[in-house]
Amino acid sequence: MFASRNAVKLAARAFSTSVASQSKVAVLGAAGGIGQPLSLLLKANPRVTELGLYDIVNTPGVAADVGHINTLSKVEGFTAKDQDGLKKALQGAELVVIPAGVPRKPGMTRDDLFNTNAGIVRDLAKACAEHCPQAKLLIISNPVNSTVPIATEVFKNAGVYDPKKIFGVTSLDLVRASRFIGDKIGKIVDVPVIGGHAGITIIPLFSQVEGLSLTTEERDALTDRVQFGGDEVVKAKDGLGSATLSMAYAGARFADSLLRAASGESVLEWAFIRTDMFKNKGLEFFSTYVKLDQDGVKEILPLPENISEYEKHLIQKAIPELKKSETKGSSFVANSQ
Ligand SMILES: NC(=O)c1ccc[n+]([C@@H]2O[C@H](COP(=O)([O-])OP(=O)(O)OC[C@H]3O[C@@H](n4cnc5c(N)ncnc54)[C@H](O)[C@@H]3O)[C@@H](O)[C@H]2O)c1
Ligand SMILES: O=C(O)C[C@H](O)C(=O)O
Repeated sequence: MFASRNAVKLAARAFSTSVASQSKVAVLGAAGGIGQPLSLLLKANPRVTELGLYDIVNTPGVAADVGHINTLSKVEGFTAKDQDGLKKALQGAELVVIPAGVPRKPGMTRDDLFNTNAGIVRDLAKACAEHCPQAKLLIISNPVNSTVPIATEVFKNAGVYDPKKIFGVTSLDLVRASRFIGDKIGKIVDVPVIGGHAGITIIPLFSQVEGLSLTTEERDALTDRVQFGGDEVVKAKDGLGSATLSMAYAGARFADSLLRAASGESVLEWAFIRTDMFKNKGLEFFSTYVKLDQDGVKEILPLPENISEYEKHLIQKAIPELKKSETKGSSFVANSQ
């Protein structure tokens, strides 16, 4: 009893404590492997004043369960069976986090999820554009390199698109890079990760970690581990899905960054967003360093000047791959009008 009370306090303390006025967060896919622990972490965050949980099934149980955690936020859970359930979950939301959709099984790429998840994200984005067009969208559903362009096209078609407010969540790549380097240097430091969220499009910038010295073999092995860290979990889960707990942690951390920015703090983050950075290559989306404010992206910061030749080469390799996924996402919306 004492231990569990302390656990909630500790979870709440993991987030900074000054609270913004009203911050409703909606989670779409809230009963899933990511959705449940993410809802738990959001409930423990004192910045969240209301949680709107939505899933096609099982959300009332999740809402009743996290609703007993003794932070003051209100929790409501809706399913597809509830009249206007999705609308009720979304109305008034400051943030909408979307982990709805199927996860990978061993042998699959993230792109293999496209056929199922593209339609799910398109339809949920349509509902967001209708019921909470001002909310910031945090897209977790894979393939992120395509689902962010999908949500973007939906918002454009609805006439409510604001590039400052749609994010692909790549925080798990940053968490992994930091963890894997932590094993080597014995302390936790931030490692920037840019590009996208699939295989070779994931580009950790180890050159930016002060004082870190890696042999070529170490650098290659660590880069590969970050790029294919998701596969490590898929393999270990052996058919039962992909990363859920570490993703919930990473997603809650990113949501907290946006909530802190909404309450006036100056916050720096890395996220997959609309940018002109590689406009000359025809690429619209890239995960990079951003300054956040209450409206979402305040400023897109340039890539560090001193990134290594190796990292520049990784970027060049990633661009055509990113472009393919981006076109696949936006064409999907154009072709399903
Ligand atoms: N961005 C990342 O770093 C990252 C990390 C891990 C997983 N993912 C992705 O997140 C997604 C979810 O993974 P998971 O392990 O939680 O899967 P899961 O199957 O455990 O949960 C998905 C949930 O989505 C729900 N759902 C399906 N269609 C829906 C709809 N139309 N509306 C609302 N809810 C709906 C399901 O009922 C289920 O509860 C997958 O696509 C996975 O690849 C992304
Ligand atoms: O690997 C996956 O399919 C899930 C997620 O994108 C991850 O990086 O863990």
